[in-house]
Amino acid sequence: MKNQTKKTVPVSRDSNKKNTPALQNGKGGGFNSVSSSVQGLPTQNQMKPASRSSQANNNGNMNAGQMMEGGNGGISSQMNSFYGQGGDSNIMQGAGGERVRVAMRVRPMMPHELNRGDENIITAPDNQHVLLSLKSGSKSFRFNAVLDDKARQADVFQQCGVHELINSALEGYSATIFAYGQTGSGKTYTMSGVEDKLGREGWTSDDNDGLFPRSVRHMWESMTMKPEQFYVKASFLEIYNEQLRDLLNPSSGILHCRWNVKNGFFVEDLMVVECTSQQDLIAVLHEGMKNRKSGSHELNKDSSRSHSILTVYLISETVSQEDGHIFKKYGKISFVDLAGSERLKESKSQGEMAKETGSINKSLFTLGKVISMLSSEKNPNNINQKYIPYRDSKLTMLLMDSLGGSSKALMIACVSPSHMWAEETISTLNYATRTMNIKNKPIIQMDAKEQIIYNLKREIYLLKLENEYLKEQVYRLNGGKPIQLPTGQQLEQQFKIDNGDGSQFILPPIGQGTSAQQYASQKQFNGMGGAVGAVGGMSFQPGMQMGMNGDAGGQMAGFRMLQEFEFEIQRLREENSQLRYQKELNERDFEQVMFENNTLYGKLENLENVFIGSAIQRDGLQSSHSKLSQDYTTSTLMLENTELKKKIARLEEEKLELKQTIINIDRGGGSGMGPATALMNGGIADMNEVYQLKQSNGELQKRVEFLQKRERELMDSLVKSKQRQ
Ligand SMILES: Nc1ncnc2c1ncn2[C@@H]1O[C@H](COP(=O)(O)OP(=O)(O)OP(=O)(O)O)[C@@H](O)[C@H]1O
Repeated sequence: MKNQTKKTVPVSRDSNKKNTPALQNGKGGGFNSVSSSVQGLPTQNQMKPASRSSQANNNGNMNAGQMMEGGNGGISSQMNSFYGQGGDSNIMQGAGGERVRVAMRVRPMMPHELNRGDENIITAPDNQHVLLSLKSGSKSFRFNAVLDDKARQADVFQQCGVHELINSALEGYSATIFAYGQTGSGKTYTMSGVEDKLGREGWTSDDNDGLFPRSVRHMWESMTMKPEQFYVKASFLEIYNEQLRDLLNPSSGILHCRWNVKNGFFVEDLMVVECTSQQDLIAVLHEGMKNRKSGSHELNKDSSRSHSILTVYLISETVSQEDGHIFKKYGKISFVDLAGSERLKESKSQGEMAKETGSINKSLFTLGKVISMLSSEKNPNNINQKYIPYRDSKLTMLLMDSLGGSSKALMIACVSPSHMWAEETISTLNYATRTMNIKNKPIIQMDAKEQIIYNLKREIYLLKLENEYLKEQVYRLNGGKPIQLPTGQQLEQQFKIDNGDGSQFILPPIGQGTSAQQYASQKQFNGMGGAVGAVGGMSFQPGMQMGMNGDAGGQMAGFRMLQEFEFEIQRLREENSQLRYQKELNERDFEQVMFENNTLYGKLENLENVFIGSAIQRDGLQSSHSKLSQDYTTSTLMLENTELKKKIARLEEEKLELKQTIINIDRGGGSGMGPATALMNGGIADMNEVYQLKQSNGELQKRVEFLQKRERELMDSLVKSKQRQ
């Protein structure tokens, strides 16, 4: 296994049929008699990495007329119909979308909880309601399914409708099941089974089997009843400390999350193995579980320290009776076991484990943000108007399709019944309640070409939202002034796009607007003449015109439409990256001036303390970074900065005058007289005062020197950080 070359992921849409053994109509050993392949990974000829898909040979069944209409409508008109009714591609859409289903499961009290005398605070009056008895009163929640502490694994499979999701995946839909909940609440038990038995020698199937083994069994049984030919593949990854690792090939190190038109977000170089029997899939589960990061802390001795995603790809082929044409569908089902969110104090995690907890909580926090934005009441249609921060964590990037995307989804919220975890339980149930508001638009993944169109449109849509959001941010940070993006050679270099033919396209600043047409003309696009556009790792090549059934005009139009999409995505990407850059610059300017002002305030305080005897009032201005106000812009800070500098200059002058006076006094007032004479002559009446002034002047001098040194250091570090950029 480890020696295999790993090349592919996501699974090849255009699966290499010749190399892929067809499913043996359910043969391959009984599920209960686990073969030797379950103890270790299957042998090489049982599991091979899928081959990289070939995009050039797609012959689709897309309707040329529909495509032409879409193309004529221009990008924005296509955008409008994207989430509305009557989309312009022939991707099959569920009418009006489908909500994410949410089930809640309460695990039984654990022996240590019973020994401690914990109270059970959860009751389930029926199979859709749950009641929490809290100190503050009782609280009721409603979900699609509620499973109390007596529910068996088989009940969970049945009542959560997992078999329906599998049937959908077999029909070509994508489906995701994810378990959410605090540490030790039963997520791994629900998804896979007893954690400390998984991945161990001598594992046997029993009543403790979680959703995955049960799903495999159902999947296999269903496939044997269907007329289609199925190809089954699987991958298993974990997100540990925000890094992606291949659980089937751990030696591959850290993997990267990429986006392309064909697959949306995917994990590059993840191993996808072919599975020709139920045992192969079970072996995938065990091998992955063996390699998964786990740790022991006070709340769970076998705590999963990472988020894991086990995906089964179900590729079906039907041969047309009429013309022998092969229709393919690309269903898949993912089983996501999220890491638990524990309180550091309670779990007594330390060192490396505390760091893990930090990143577990961070990605769950982003997941929470995504869920709450998608489910917000102000946004009843969920994803039509908002920028959703999917890109803020690997987890949300990979779950993008399941939350507000084209996948069917089921969340299982796991909770402990103990009163000790009341706070966590409420938080989990609130999370779950919000998730129920999320609507997806499940689609059957029929053909790579349709998927490409869908992905292109969705990416354009999401980039536009991000673009608006970033513009708003830059505008705010810029004190409401028009956005001026950075210019200059360095930036120009940064925003040059390689046309792939030796020439380069330079993106003009925002506002001057680069239309796809402009881009195309700069790019000197030659129609069918071998032009290759590259976006997100995908190439559009002459052999790949979008299902235009050999009609040259139609092919050209389809090709141009894809080019338009591609240009628009490229343009938005570049514009967003400029905006992100500008946002960072503004934020840094802001911080720098704020820092300088704080230093100046310190200086001023010292000077005024010496001369006036009390520190200055800051006229209500903010004094620390932590108090940054939303409308406190760089320009107001600059003004403040100038004022401060003036004040300091004035005080420095006074300080010099004073110094001169003291020198004069020392020299006898410049009249040749000694200090005593000068005093006697009424220059300064009190020797003590002179002494004190001299002393404070010395201190002042030291402070100013110190501040000047700090300023120099600051300048140096700023110069260095600018050079590093
Ligand atoms: N419904 C249940 N019936 C019996 N035992 C259960 C049940 N749910 C959980 N357990 C047991 O409780 C313990 C913790 O469960 P599990 O490891 O699944 O929690 P988890 O939510 O995955 O935790 P973490 O996030 O820390 O990995 C395990 O010993 C598991 O076998």
